[in-house]
Amino acid sequence: MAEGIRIENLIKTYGSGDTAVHALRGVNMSVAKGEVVGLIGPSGSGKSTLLKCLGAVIEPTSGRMTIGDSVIFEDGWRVADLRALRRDLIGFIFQAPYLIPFLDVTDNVALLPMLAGKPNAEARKEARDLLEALDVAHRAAAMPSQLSGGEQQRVAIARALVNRPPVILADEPTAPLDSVRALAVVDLLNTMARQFETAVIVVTHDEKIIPTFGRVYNIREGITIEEFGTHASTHQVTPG
Ligand SMILES: Nc1ncnc2c1ncn2[C@@H]1O[C@H](COP(=O)(O)OP(=O)(O)OP(=O)(O)O)[C@@H](O)[C@H]1O
Repeated sequence: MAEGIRIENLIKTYGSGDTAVHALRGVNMSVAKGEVVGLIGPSGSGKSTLLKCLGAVIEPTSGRMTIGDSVIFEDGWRVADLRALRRDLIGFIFQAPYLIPFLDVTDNVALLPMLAGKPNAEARKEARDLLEALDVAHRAAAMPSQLSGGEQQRVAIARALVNRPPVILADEPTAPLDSVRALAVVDLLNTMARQFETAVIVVTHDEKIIPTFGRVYNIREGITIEEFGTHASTHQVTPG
């Protein structure tokens, strides 16, 4: 499979001198287009820091990141407009759906392309097509407060996909959901990843879904260890 995102020797140090925190100490990771991988690790291991670097929310100290064939970071950002990078190349899914309460479901999904300058009718058509693909089109005219938790998360996934980003970062997307709904969200992420050739990284503590990943990156004290298959759910690494 073609490459979606690659991270090489990524380092992030907060502060400097005696008080420096070495949050990422040389992370290597690659996710193919159409692949969904898990990112797990104990509290304080560096998951959020890695996600923020990948999402161009904070600047890594050094290393290299590529999305497809484009180098986006190599010892400094290689793109001038980080807002456009986040808007066009990366979709975000969070633990809570964070839908806008005063917009209906269609407009929640259509908002991003509208803000990017797409004509409203076209953006709404794209939103409705995605809602269809995510099996929530029958709620297209509803307000977010009228949806179940699982439906809200589907709308949040539609919103993350609407600009067809090559990369999706999902931060604990199943935490508030029961087993059945959590597994349904992972199934959906897998289907969408394949359909739209998106590389998906799911940060999770959720034991219900960890065994479903073909590959997991386990981060320990700022270093990732790659694990495969069901191994991922049982493998124990002694903290260094
Ligand atoms: N802005 C910051 N300034 C200084 N140190 C930070 C900052 N943000 C995080 N850290 C430190 O970097 C290390 C990694 O933190 P990070 O938040 O990435 O871990 P995490 O794996 O996401 O943890 P959790 O699962 O508890 O959210 C920790 O030692 C943390 O205290």
